[in-house]
Amino acid sequence: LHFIFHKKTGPSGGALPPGKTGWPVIGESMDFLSSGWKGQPEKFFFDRMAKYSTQVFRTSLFMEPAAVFCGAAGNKFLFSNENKVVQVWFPSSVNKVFPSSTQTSSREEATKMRKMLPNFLKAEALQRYVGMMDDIARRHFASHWDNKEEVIVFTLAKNFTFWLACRVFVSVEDPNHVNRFAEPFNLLASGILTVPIDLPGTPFNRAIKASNFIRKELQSIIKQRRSDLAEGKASPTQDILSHMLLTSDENGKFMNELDIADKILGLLIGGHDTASSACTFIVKYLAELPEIYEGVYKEQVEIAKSKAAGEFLNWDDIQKMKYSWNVACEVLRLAPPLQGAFREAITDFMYNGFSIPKGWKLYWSANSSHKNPEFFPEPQKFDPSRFEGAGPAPYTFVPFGGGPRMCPGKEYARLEILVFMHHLVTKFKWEKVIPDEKVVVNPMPYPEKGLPIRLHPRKA
Ligand code: HEM
Repeated sequence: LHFIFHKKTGPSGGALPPGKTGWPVIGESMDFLSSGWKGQPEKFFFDRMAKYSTQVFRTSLFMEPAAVFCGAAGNKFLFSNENKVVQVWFPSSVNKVFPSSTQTSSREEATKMRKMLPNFLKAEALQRYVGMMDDIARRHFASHWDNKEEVIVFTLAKNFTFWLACRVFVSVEDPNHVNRFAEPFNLLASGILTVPIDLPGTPFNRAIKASNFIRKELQSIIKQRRSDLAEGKASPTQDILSHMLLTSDENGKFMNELDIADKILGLLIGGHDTASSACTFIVKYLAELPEIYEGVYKEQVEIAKSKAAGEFLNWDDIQKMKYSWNVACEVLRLAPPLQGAFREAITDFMYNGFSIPKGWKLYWSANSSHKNPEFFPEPQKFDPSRFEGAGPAPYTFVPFGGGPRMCPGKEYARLEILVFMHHLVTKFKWEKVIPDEKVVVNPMPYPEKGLPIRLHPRKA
């Protein structure tokens, strides 16, 4: 045991990065997770950066030896060495929640998904979704915000982004249908990145059950679509589901229903929880910073005034929302929905004078650059002007990751967030019900009580 946990030299002969590997088996996973639960996800990283190295430190996470690569240099190294010295890696909890990924691997599944997505998620393709997003936003605000004195923002933001994802990815728009699997999605999302103990009552166990339930629902949607396509009742280009059903791989093989269900499941998770966290923190910061709210309001009301009654937002309107997007970016800097992600070393290599052994898991952390005064002076200060002009230096602002694995949903997320902001500020002013509500990160950041706010409708 002493040899395994206290070995200091790597295979390339150099010293292993400084750090400690914590408890046998669970390593430092609990410290890593609990700094998020306590609302200080950056603490795990900054404590160790101060103690060991600002560049790279050693730890042990999710039962694996790991190194955390810090700051812009760490991000740059991991993002630009994809498939050369590192490749994507998911903790075993992720593999177990997605059964088709255990037949191949979540890495291969992610690669297949990656190839398929640009057709749908590139800017040109997304232009046609702006009106649809606006339509869903109108209906969402009409049924959940209008005529309400108080609302719980996080619940509503999830409702909006989930409804939208169901509409855009699988053409499901009936709110009752959408609501049936909204709660299982919450259970799934909060159990994916946990210690994988599959016993009744554990978050991991609940996530597996939820994923089985959702998969069944999705399979029945897929079956229905297959027959609708055969009978000409559905369009081959109507959404990502039709595309998945009709596209074969290079060997002419089509995906089976379970495979498609898992891909859609991944998209629905990736595509709604992240954006709902972002929308929630936008509401929080705008409540706390009236002058920022006024700036966003001014921009959005100009756009609203330029529209005919009932006319939907379009791509050109989105391009005018420059200040609003800078505000959203500052929110993504301070409260990144994804804290970072793992890679795996596919070969032994040296980094910054330290030896990294093949097989080690490597982690990049958004906060290690976002909250670092070296890259963002007065990092806790909310300042959207950081994004004016050329914006932050390369590899310092990474809410969507970077390199070949950069989030393919970035543009989609930008659209849905801006459409949400448009309706929010043109309709309401608001204040927080709990002035100093705690923030929790599990695995996305959210205010502990969901951010209750009091609404004050704006005069038209
Ligand atoms: C504010 C919203 C979002 C944030 C902050 C975000 C963040 C990220 C980050 C950081 C990664 C890269 C992880 C890595 O380095 O391995 C990623 C990957 C991914 N994101 Fe997003 N995302 C958002 C919205 C979306 C949306 C709306 C979709 C789908 C429409 C989406 C789909 C994906 C997928 C499929 C991947 C995996 C890509 C791969 O494995 O190559 N994301 N996202």
